[in-house]
Amino acid sequence: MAKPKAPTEGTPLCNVEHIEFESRANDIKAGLIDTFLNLQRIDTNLYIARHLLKGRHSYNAVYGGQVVGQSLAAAAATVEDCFIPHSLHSYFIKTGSVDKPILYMIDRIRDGRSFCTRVVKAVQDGEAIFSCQISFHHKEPDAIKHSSKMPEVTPPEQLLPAREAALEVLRTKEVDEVTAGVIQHFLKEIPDAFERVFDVRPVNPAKYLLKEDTEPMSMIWIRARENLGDDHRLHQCVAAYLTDLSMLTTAVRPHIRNGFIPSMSFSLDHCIWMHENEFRIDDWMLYETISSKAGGSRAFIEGRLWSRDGRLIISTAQEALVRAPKV
Ligand SMILES: CCCCCCCCCCCCCCCC(=O)SCCNC(=O)CCNC(=O)[C@H](O)C(C)(C)COP(=O)(O)OP(=O)(O)OC[C@H]1O[C@@H](n2cnc3c(N)ncnc32)[C@H](O)[C@@H]1OP(=O)(O)O
Repeated sequence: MAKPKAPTEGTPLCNVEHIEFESRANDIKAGLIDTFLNLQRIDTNLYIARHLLKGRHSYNAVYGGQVVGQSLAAAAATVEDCFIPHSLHSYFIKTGSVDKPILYMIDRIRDGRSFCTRVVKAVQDGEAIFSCQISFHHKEPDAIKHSSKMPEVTPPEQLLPAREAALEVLRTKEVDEVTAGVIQHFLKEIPDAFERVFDVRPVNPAKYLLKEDTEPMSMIWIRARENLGDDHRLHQCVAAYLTDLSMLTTAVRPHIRNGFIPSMSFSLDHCIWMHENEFRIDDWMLYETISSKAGGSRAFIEGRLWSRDGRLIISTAQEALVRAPKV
């Protein structure tokens, strides 16, 4: 594993200079390094992040995956290089604002010989917005070994980026009014910065874009648009960041087709198991998500992130809050 870069030493706390991936503008790799690896060290076990990406264009709420990725980066900065992250369990406690920096407070719960455990609390205005426990493992040889098989799907080169696929559906296919309205709303909601940095290609655009009746499941190819270099930590943080992307929508999408518009929807908790640590998020990865249960205003979603060469890299699980308008 590449040696972690030392976090930069203190600059003023309250000066939010950069929003979204605008730091070192137009340089995707530098923007992602600033977002995830260049957290500023304020004190021992205390880091601050200023690069905050909106989840949805019309809200100032911080995207959940960003807090997950930055917590991972902050925790990783407190363990020896030989320890690699293997699991993360988290709760989204309060909506974060993109207009303020986030403080990451690390509790070094235990340093074992094989495993290290960290608790991370993310704070804005003195209040916890997110809390997680992350475990790191010293690499060990295989004892038992098996793996599920990656689904056989259309390769990304034969698919359109999500926005183009959506415009194509709107332009050339027969789309009912509700579906067209939802697609247009969705297109407006994707933050510009996100599209500059990542290429997302739905495997089945007609289902992804609600054109066809659909199960609560989704498959997207995804990658960073530029070479991100060889520091595995950056690839891990960016992958963790992306795992929150399509879980909530996987659960909600089939119901939207039937006329349901949520009045409130948020990720509530998020779990990641990183089975392998050597992969590239600037090469295509397949993110497969499925929701096996929804009820009581909560939906449960599981995900699998595959490398292009068919390795199961990450498994995820999440509960999301999905509320209907009050009557
Ligand atoms: C085509 C191309 C594709 C390409 C593709 C690109 C995708 C481009 C990125 C997308 C990305 C998306 C995916 C983001 C997914 C996350 O990122 S979500 C963000 C992370 N999660 C969060 O921030 C959640 C944080 N947690 C919380 O905010 C709190 O824990 C909770 C969940 C609100 C619960 O707190 P609580 O204090 O118990 O709150 P509660 O009493 O339930 O009331 C909260 C409010 O709900 C209101 N409420 C209650 N019932 C209802 C109801 N039925 N309806 C409405 N409001 C209600 C209450 O009145 C109350 O309002 P206020 O009084 O505060 O004004």
